[in-house]
Amino acid sequence: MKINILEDYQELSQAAATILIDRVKKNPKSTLGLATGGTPKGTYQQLITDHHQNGTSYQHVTTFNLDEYLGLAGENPNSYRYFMNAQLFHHIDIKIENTLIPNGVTMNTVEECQRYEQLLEAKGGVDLQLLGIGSNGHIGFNEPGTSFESRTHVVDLASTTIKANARFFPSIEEVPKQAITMGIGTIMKSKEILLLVSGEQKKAAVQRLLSGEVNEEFPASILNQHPNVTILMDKAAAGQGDRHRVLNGSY
Ligand SMILES: N[C@@H]1[C@@H](O)[C@H](O)[C@@H](COP(=O)(O)O)O[C@@H]1O
Repeated sequence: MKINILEDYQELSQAAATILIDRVKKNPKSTLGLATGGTPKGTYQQLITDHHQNGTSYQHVTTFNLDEYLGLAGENPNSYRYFMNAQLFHHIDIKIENTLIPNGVTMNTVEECQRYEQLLEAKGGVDLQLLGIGSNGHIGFNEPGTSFESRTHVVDLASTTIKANARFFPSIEEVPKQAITMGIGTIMKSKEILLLVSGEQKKAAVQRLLSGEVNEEFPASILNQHPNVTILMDKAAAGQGDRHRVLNGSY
């Protein structure tokens, strides 16, 4: 894994955007895997600024989001479809029909999961997957204990995840209890992975990830076995005292 420690959230967002823009410029027909949550918001802002200032085009780009809450339609401000439209898609020149997100209000979740996997396969998989990490090591919405072989599936959200995500909802009661997420096996098929980690509250998760342990109880640990992962973290996530131990570069 390549590890890059940035000064702060602003620099982390800039570094992530620079990588995404580079890949899109090299391959304008890129398939990008995108994430939600607080962490990638700054990256999306940088992509928008660059689009306006430098004209980087997403006309031929396809995107697949990691996950969506079950029961929330795209018009619901708390759905991940709404988040992505508001934070990125409506501000760049991507064709909205090329932005794929699981349908949270499907009548048939089994079919929806299969459809999503088939769409991914038809596109030849994700070229670059952007990832965040939950404090319990979840990636997408794959909670501890999820099989490393899993494909797009329905998950019951961990109570810690519900609590953590309640900050985006009017009240904790309104946080959905289930979601559709790409599986860990699906994520691992991406050709390249860019993991963003920001803030002191993620420090323990970073340390566990970098311990090299690979264990289904800590979903992100599988990234240790992916051949092309870059982790961008800010100093707060890296831990003040860790700066001498975890240096920029490979390990
Ligand atoms: N499903 C998302 C994840 O994809 C995200 O990585 C995680 C961390 O979110 P944040 O970046 O807000 O800490 O939260 C959510 O549960």
